[in-house]
Amino acid sequence: MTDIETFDMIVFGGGKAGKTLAMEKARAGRRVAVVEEGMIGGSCINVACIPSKTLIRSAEVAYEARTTSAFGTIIENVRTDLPAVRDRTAKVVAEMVATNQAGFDASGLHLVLGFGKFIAPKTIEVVASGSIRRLSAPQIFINLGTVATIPEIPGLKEAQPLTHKEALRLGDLPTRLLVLGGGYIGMEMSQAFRRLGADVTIIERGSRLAPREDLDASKGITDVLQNEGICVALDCKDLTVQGTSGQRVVVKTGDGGEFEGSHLLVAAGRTPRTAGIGLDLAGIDVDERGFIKVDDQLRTSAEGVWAMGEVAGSPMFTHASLDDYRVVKSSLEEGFRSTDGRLVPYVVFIDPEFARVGINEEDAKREGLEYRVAKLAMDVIPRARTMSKRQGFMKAIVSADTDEIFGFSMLGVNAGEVMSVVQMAMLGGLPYPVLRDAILAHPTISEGLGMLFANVSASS
Ligand SMILES: Cc1cc2nc3c(=O)[nH]c(=O)nc-3n(C[C@H](O)[C@H](O)[C@H](O)COP(=O)(O)OP(=O)(O)OC[C@H]3O[C@@H](n4cnc5c(N)ncnc54)[C@H](O)[C@@H]3O)c2cc1C
Ligand SMILES: NC(=O)c1ccc[n+]([C@@H]2O[C@H](COP(=O)([O-])OP(=O)(O)OC[C@H]3O[C@@H](n4cnc5c(N)ncnc54)[C@H](O)[C@@H]3O)[C@@H](O)[C@H]2O)c1
Repeated sequence: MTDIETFDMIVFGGGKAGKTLAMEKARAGRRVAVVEEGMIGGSCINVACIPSKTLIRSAEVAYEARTTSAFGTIIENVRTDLPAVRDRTAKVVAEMVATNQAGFDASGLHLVLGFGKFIAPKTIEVVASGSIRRLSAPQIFINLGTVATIPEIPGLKEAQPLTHKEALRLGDLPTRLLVLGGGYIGMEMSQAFRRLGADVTIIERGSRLAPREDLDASKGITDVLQNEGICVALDCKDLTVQGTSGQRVVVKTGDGGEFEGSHLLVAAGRTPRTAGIGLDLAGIDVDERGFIKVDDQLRTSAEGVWAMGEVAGSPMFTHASLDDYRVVKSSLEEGFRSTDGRLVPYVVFIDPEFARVGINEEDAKREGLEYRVAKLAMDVIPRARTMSKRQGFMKAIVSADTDEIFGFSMLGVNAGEVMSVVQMAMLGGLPYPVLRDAILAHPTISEGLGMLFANVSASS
């Protein structure tokens, strides 16, 4: 019988929230174990945000190199060296993994590498290359993340499709890439691979891309992708798949559509990593989709057990997982921070970027709010003209009678950075005229905010 090692706390899964909490508590002198299957630093730096944004930057350089003549520079014979793209991505990832490892070591936490599962309340068994360790602690923090969902489509599993993990490590460029799902991953990866030289088709079951956004944003994003030659196929239902990704693969729709590609990438949402890990033995409830049920301070149904990040149903962003760490820390210290009503911004890293904070116009209508809307085409912003980045718009939703900013969306160059300016104003409770009347440096993209908020109609 393996002895049970005891700790003050166990972080089960080393995602953003978990590793941050673990390092902090270990530095404070507590005996902390982190159970991690193998990704030092979690999925963001290993297989998600960081490698995808590195790939996207390589693709952007390739695109710019091919479009320099518009700027008066002639470059001939531009070609992509995909192994070099892959190696750059791997190097950025390796550096971040090393930084995380150094942080773990310096904090004094105990990293237990291997696949973990509950075998009893507050007790986790970790299996790695034949060895078994059993760990127990009065406090457990679950941060196990999600994996790519492979939908139940006839022939899909057999086709051995790529997920983001494999796609980010390809050494050969797919000649014809089919992308199943036109969400965040689908949109970002489609544009990146298109710019690196692949023919790309997005196969989306919904009636539009970015369905949570206003129709103008959704349409603008679709135009951006289509203008670069990406085929966007919407309303694709009752799919069947034939062939093998990496050789030849065919996706058929129920209404007779047919798409042929060399590779198939699945980006159709996420599945929480909660199956087969003994949550029932530990008294931890999950919902019908397998996400761990939590309250607004991320406590699970088991006393002394919290869940954080994607596995707890939090918004699927690294910054949301980081905020979950703050919520749990507050919960431990009997504070009041909660997940209720928090402002979670996001950026879709297509070019130009799409960013949003707060509500959009369709949300305002759905919630029955009285609101005013202001919109500004990127084309009128002087900096956008100097950069030849004229695509897109800014859009603000403002209360009809209090000047409160309800939300901001932007499709345009530097949208993520500009959105953060509005977010700060919203967090500070600033009425919109403060942004309208601020002295904003010329010529910056943020200068457009003054013009945007000048377009808000007088209150009724
Ligand atoms: C392609 C892609 C691009 C993305 N881009 C962005 C972006 O630009 N910006 C953004 O904010 N978000 C982005 N995201 C989302 C972001 O990666 C996640 O929201 C973020 O990493 C937070 O994850 P987490 O903290 O829930 O857990 P994770 O970081 O997923 O960590 C969970 C950890 O648990 C470990 N684990 C799981 N099961 C076990 C087990 N049984 N035993 C031991 N260990 C286990 C895993 O190995 C993993 O390290 C992207 C996601 C993808 C897939
Ligand atoms: N820039 C970022 O912050 C960023 C980037 C990538 C991923 N992420 C996070 O990762 C999460 C997962 O990304 P994702 O793109 O996998 O999911 P998603 O939920 O964003 O999009 C999935 C898409 O696949 C479609 N779909 C689902 N099943 C399908 C089927 N059978 N056939 C055709 N289409 C189908 C859905 O309609 C949807 O449009 C996102 O929700 C996001 O929070 C964030």
